[in-house]
Amino acid sequence: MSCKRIAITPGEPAGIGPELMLALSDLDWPVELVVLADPALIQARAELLGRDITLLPYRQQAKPVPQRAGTLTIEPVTLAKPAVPGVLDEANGLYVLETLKRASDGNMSGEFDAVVTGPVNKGIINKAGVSFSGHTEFFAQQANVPDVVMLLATPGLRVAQVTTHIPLAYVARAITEERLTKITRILHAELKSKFGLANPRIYVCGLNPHAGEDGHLGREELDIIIPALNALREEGMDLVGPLSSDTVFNEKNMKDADAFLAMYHDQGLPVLKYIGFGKAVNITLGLPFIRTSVDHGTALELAGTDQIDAGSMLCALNQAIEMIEKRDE
Ligand SMILES: NC(=O)c1ccc[n+]([C@@H]2O[C@H](COP(=O)([O-])OP(=O)(O)OC[C@H]3O[C@@H](n4cnc5c(N)ncnc54)[C@H](O)[C@@H]3O)[C@@H](O)[C@H]2O)c1
Ligand SMILES: N[C@H](C(=O)O)[C@H](O)COP(=O)(O)O
Repeated sequence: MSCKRIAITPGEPAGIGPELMLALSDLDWPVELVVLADPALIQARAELLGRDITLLPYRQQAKPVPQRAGTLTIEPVTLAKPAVPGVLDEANGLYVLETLKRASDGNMSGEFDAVVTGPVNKGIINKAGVSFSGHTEFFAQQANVPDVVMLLATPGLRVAQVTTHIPLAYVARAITEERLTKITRILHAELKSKFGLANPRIYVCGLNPHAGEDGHLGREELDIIIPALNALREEGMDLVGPLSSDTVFNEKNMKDADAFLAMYHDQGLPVLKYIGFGKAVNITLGLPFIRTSVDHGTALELAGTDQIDAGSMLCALNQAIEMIEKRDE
């Protein structure tokens, strides 16, 4: 395989993202890592932590070369203000978005083979005046794709969500037969294409306590979820459920399932993060390019302390490399 080029966005400049970049630079990589960031930010964090780093200028026209330990290739994006570790500043909200836009443009044009994202603070981007609910939705919008799926994966468990970053009060209304059908189709197709599972088995959570208890604790299972799943079973999908989400994540089911489909963000992710925090990857399915990310947030209180676990960032990059290899088979 020829050397590939992966865009990396460190995310919130006041968070642990710059440190995650330094952790990447500790290793040799078989791909070129193009970090979309302010070089002064990476240098300042390296100096704060007493680390040596060589920043190489990104040359788009040159052939990608494997990234050597001790280096990072940088495409400069300029901060509005120098970032103070641990202190959010809305002046830099648009900077974060600019790095994401550069990554998505470069992936759409074929300049990059994937994007791996560090953690952003959604609130500060909104404070900067731009409505932003997450990378998942942002990249979908940039790629002009109506539906994408947020999948988090750690060894032994994959959890996808029917809804992503919306208030809990809107969730029930957002669970429609149409949405559930689209999301399940994307998940099923990409478990096959991206993970090599010939006939993936998906366990589906109910929305209500005890999956609605025959309609006595909510009717969404009877009126929406069961009819949608039955129609998808007619297409040949191996779907189990809807099952009560308080007990669905048991050892036996985890061994049997290729993925779980949760109805909302905080239904399945606490289980996954309990089992796999620090070694899980967030993958966006349904995009026309490969995007992986860390399983954690900006951890502002740890920024600049050199006390972080970079495991998830390493997993996210390795997952992107694997997905490129699978794509090119
Ligand atoms: N991928 C992303 O962009 C992403 C993911 C999750 C949360 N967030 C954002 O991050 C912000 C903070 O969210 P939060 O506090 O809920 O989650 P968080 O993941 O930032 O922190 C949760 C806990 O985990 C610890 N932690 C997180 N990452 C760590 C690491 N790499 N090493 C060691 N400890 C780590 C933190 O110190 C904290 O105790 C929010 O604005 C949220 O939206 C972004
Ligand atoms: N839902 C993610 C998580 O809990 O880890 C996180 O909020 C990041 O989502 P995006 O990748 O859409 O920003």
